[in-house]
Amino acid sequence: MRDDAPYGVVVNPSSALGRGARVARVVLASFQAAGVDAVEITGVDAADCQARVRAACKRGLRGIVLVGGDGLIGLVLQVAEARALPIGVVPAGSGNDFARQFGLPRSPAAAVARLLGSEGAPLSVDLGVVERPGHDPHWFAGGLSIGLDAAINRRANAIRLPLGPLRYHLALLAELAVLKSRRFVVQIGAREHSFMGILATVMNTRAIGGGIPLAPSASVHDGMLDLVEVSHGSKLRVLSVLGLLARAKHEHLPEVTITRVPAVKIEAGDELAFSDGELVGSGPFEVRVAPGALTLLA
Ligand SMILES: Nc1ncnc2c1ncn2[C@@H]1O[C@H](COP(=O)(O)OP(=O)(O)OP(=O)(O)O)[C@@H](O)[C@H]1O
Repeated sequence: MRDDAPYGVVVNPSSALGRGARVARVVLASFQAAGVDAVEITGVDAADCQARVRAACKRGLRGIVLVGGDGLIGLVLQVAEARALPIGVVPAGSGNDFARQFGLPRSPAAAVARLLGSEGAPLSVDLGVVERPGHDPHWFAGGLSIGLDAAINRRANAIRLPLGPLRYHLALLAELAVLKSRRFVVQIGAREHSFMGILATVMNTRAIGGGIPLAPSASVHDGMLDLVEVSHGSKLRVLSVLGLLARAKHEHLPEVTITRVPAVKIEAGDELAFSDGELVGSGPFEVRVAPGALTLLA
């Protein structure tokens, strides 16, 4: 961190179909009002945004402020130079599950005040990393979804309406109609098991899909990830499990296993994984925690 350098305010203009750009104006004005230097960083697309973040980090930044949703957080975490800096988040996406974990204010001015106020004592937060054969390690803040929740994520991303978390709820209903079970092979340390199920998802934070508490007891400070496995049942039973899940009452159901792990390997055939709301690709997935890898201004 360089105290004489400006903050880099990274804006996803397409977050929540345009909210990012509106929120960014308030964020930049709030920095100005606080007498703190800030420069806007925005790209024409995701790859351009990453390149501009990398270049700005090399020029020197005091920290980074992300104005967007979970996808923007995931995007910027892939930039090593950015991960080395203190990072703040101003929620402006559809789901905002990472912001929810820390109770970050929805009001952009309040969010800026909170992150500037935390400069002296930022939080040390765990991240997740997934490695796949032939690919660079992929970092995530929230979770790595494999199975039903990934399918819901893919469908929700395709809904181009400003519906907020409702996008995920509609996608869930559509995916339930075509529900199928998948075979997962899971290896924790030297132990391997397999099961037919609807998901095997690795969570760092508690919620996915705009507040669905998949791993209600997950902590971002324990140096562990929460592996959530849900086995298959009849459609009616899955519906009731999901209903309980939405109210965080699923932890002790026979279909649900939540295991706290430092690392796990998951094979799921050609299932596509999503992390922080964006596509990662197919496995096998070697997932591990990176304890305290993120310095969060919160
Ligand atoms: N110009 C851009 N800059 C950054 N990201 C962009 C840009 N254009 C498109 N994107 C894509 O937008 C994706 C989603 O953005 P973001 O997470 O900010 O909003 P959201 O999807 O509405 O919110 P949430 O992920 O919380 O549901 C990013 O992962 C990124 O791939």
